[in-house]
Amino acid sequence: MIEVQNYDEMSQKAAGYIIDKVCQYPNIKLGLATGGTPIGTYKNLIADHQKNRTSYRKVTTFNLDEYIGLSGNDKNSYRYFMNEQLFNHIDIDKNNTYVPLGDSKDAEKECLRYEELIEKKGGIDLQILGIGSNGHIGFNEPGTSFYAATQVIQLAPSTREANARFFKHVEDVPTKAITMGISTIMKSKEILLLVSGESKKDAMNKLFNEEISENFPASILKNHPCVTIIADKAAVSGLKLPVDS
Ligand SMILES: N[C@@H]1[C@@H](O)[C@H](O)[C@@H](COP(=O)(O)O)O[C@@H]1O
Repeated sequence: MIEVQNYDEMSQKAAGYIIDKVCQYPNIKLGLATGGTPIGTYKNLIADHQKNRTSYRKVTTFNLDEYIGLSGNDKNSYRYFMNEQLFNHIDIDKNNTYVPLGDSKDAEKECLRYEELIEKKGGIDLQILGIGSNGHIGFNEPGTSFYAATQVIQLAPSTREANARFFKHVEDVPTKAITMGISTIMKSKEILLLVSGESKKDAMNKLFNEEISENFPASILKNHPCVTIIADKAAVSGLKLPVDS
């Protein structure tokens, strides 16, 4: 785990990590996340790109999740978020950026299509992850099977409340989403987990000090061979961390 001072330092470190990979492997397939956590990272990627450094022309991206019922033009959709926060500002080919289609007629079919697409493209090389305060990764809420592939998920009330800040009213937050499953996430060759803020402290404590359990989805990451965590002081200070963390 890399412990940093604050959100800004986490964002710089995470961007540096991603940039190194993109420079080394220009055809890299990145798994991307939404939420407040990666916004600063994406800002740093854009700033670096604008200095004519990193090119994303050959990069492919897969986003973790999307709200069911929202089209990509909806300001609250994750497709819109990604366009605004990253894709519109770098030289990536948008045809190579994939987000589950939240407005597809048949969400179950869309899950199968998305899972197959990731496989067909050869899988994800580096997956960026945030963590929900209840331990969710992607939108895999507590209780989700560790064997699940991309699936439709009912959002927990606490997740809808946490994400209400992006909507006008909490009632506007969709009740369902499509998310890469835990098994999809675990198949990525490498994972970069970003954690910032005191609201994530409890989750970090559980991650480090509790057994692997489907009641705390992020705990499965302990079984992944290549995970890097970048966490700020607010998220981890005062926690008892295992010596080899
Ligand atoms: N689906 C997203 C997750 O991918 C994200 O990691 C998490 C944390 O969000 P934040 O970074 O805003 O704390 O919740 C959201 O619901």
